[in-house]
Amino acid sequence: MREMVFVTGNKGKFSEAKEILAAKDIELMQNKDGYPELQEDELEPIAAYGAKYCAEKLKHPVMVDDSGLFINALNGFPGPYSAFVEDNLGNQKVLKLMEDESDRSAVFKSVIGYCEPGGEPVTFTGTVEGEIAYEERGSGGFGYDPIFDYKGQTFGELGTEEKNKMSHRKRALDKFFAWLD
Ligand SMILES: O=c1nc[nH]c2c1ncn2[C@H]1C[C@H](O)[C@@H](COP(=O)(O)OP(=O)(O)OP(=O)(O)O)O1
Ligand SMILES: [Mg+2]
Repeated sequence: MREMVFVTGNKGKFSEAKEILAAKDIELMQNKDGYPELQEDELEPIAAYGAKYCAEKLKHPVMVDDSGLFINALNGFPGPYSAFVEDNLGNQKVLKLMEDESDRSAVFKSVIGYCEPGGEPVTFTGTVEGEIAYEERGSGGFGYDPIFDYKGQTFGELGTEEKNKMSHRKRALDKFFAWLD
């Protein structure tokens, strides 16, 4: 049994990762301290910096997850600004921005950052391709899940178990396990 601290204020991310990691005999503990927000347009450096910062501060192996939704018709928006946009605009306004767009394609991306005290951070990236729905569907999940359509169902319509089979987070965590072994 391996233990690590997942530094995140996001309950949805935490419960998904906890479930995925339990199958690998990794005990995950949530810490909501947070870390200084880097202003970057890529998720990888943000995750690397956060993992390193928190590992030194907590003196414990740490995992973070920096993620976002990249909509192709909007040139990748909201991307690294996903959390800001979710808090300040919300799904309805994103749908409004997409009103006249026929290209609905979008990518969810998750970057897992991991670091041990005194060590260098490593990152693992997972993506899943889908389409922006025309309206919110489903009450499961969190964040952009109700507007992200994957093969005809939104992530809000899938249960956590189904989402955890192929989500961006699952794919990033699978790369992380392969590296840990
Ligand atoms: O599977 C997902 N299903 C729906 N929405 C998602 C997902 N994955 C990321 N997202 C959204 C949530 C947030 O608006 C942004 C990530 O922002 P991000 O800064 O990484 O997370 P956060 O501020 O919610 O938590 P924290 O930084 O404490 O880990 O993308
Ligand atoms: Mg955040």
